[in-house]
Amino acid sequence: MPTKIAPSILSADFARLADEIAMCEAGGADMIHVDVMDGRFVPNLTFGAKVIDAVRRCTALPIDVHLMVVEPERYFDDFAKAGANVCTIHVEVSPHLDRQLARIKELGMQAGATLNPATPLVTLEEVARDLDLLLIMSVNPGFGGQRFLEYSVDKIARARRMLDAAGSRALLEVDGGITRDTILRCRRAGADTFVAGNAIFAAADPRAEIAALRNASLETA
Ligand SMILES: O=C(CO)[C@H](O)[C@H](O)COP(=O)(O)O
Repeated sequence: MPTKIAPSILSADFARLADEIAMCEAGGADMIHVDVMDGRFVPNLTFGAKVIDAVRRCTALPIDVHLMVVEPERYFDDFAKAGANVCTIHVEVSPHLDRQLARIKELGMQAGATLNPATPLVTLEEVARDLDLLLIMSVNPGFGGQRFLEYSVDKIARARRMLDAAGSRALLEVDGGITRDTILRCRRAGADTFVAGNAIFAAADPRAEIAALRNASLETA
């Protein structure tokens, strides 16, 4: 699976969102990552369906929505209508995970599941074969620009084995603290899709940074 780079607009300049997304597209981004936060599951507030709709009108790239909200099922219809392509929910707030993933697919979106860093992978074992995307959080969710939690590398390797054992073709995505330094370790552990906010939007040349991240993921030792 080739490396996919998903810039997280959490770190973009919201006053210039259309330009920032055009820059990501021109830089070769594979999808646009949108972090939806409710101030309850995580201590921060961000976007709702109206912003997803605005992003949809700016780009033809897939929109990868990461829901950091309690009762995520309340928003599935709105995000599907707004044009989200992937909808990822947290197991910690999804007691009926099987039903919730099925509903995301029913609405025409790809179904993703994710875990906080301290939540064990075993919580996803039963649904691994049904996932379109498994997201490993490598920071505690809520804010961009945090330091990569090194123990995530081993969790990625175990997630890779779990997906392979289930015969799943899900993308294995990593989110949090992805830089030119950390991306290679994650790729070697078996991840293929990388969310990056700060590394891209705080770079001197954000457009070039997308290619730099991709190249860094491919370097051999
Ligand atoms: O989900 C997130 C925060 O909860 C962000 O997508 C993530 O933190 C990306 O930001 P950065 O690359 O700056 O760490």
